[in-house]
Amino acid sequence: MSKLELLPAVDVRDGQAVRLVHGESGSETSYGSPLEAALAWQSAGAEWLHLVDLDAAFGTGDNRALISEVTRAMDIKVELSGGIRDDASLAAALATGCTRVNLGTAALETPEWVAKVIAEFGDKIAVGLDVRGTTLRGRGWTRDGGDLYETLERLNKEGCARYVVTDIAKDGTLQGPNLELLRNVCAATDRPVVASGGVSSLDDLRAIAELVPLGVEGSIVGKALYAKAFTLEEALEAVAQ
Ligand SMILES: O=C(O)c1ccccc1NCC(=O)[C@H](O)[C@H](O)COP(=O)(O)O
Repeated sequence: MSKLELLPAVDVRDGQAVRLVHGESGSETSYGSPLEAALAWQSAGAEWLHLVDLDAAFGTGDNRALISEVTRAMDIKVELSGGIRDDASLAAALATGCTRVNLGTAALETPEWVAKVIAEFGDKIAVGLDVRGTTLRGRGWTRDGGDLYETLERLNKEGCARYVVTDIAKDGTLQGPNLELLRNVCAATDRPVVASGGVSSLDDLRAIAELVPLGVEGSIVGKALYAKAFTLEEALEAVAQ
C-alpha cells in the first residue's frame, strides 16, 4: 500500500502566511513570512508544499511575485491554488515551475475553458472541490457553484487527473477531517483525491491514511502545524508505511 502524501499549507494574504477559519476573509491569524514557513516545512522533510494566493482567490489583489519567489525557492513539489481562472493566470502559475495547479472557481464558472486546459496540461491540473454539504463554492468560497457529484461526473468525463476535496465547514477549525465526504468522493471517481481541511491530530492523519486504498492520495495540513498540535516530522512518521 502506498503511503499518504502530506502537503503542508502556506496560505498567503497581503504578503503574510495566514490561516483562516472556514476560509472566511477577515478571520486571519498571521504566521509571518510565507518563505520562512515554506522553507521550514521543506527542512522538516516535506515532499510537497500547498501554496495558496488568498488575495487572488478573494479578488482582493494578488501575491503573484511572492508566490513565484516561494515556489522558485523550493526543491520540493509545489501545488499552487487561488485565483487561477484564465489563460494568463494559468500561464503565470505554471511559469513559476510549480508541479501542479488547483482550479476552483473556473471549474464552476468556465467549464469549457477547464475542459480545454485539462486536455492540454493533463496532470498539471487538479480541480479543487470546495464544498458546504454537497454544494460547491467558488470565488474564495463565497458563492455557490452547483452540485458536487454532478460536477465530479462532468470532470471525470473530461479527464480531470486529480481532485482536492475541502469541507469548508472543517477548514481551519481543527475539528477533524470529513472522512465520510472523502469516502463518498472516492466512490464517485477513480482519480486520486487529496484531502483538505480540519486535520487536528496525528490520529486524524492515520484515519485519512486508512482511505489510501479507496483513492485518497494525500492530505493538506495547515492550522494544526501552525498551532503546533504536532510537528511535520511527527506527521510524516505517523503516515510512513
Ligand atoms: O485554496 C483556495 O483556493 C482557498 C480559497 C479561499 C479560502 C481558502 C482556500 N484554501 C485553504 C486551504 O487550502 C487550506 O490551506 C487547507 O484547506 C488547510 O486547512 P486546515 O488544515 O484546516 O488549516
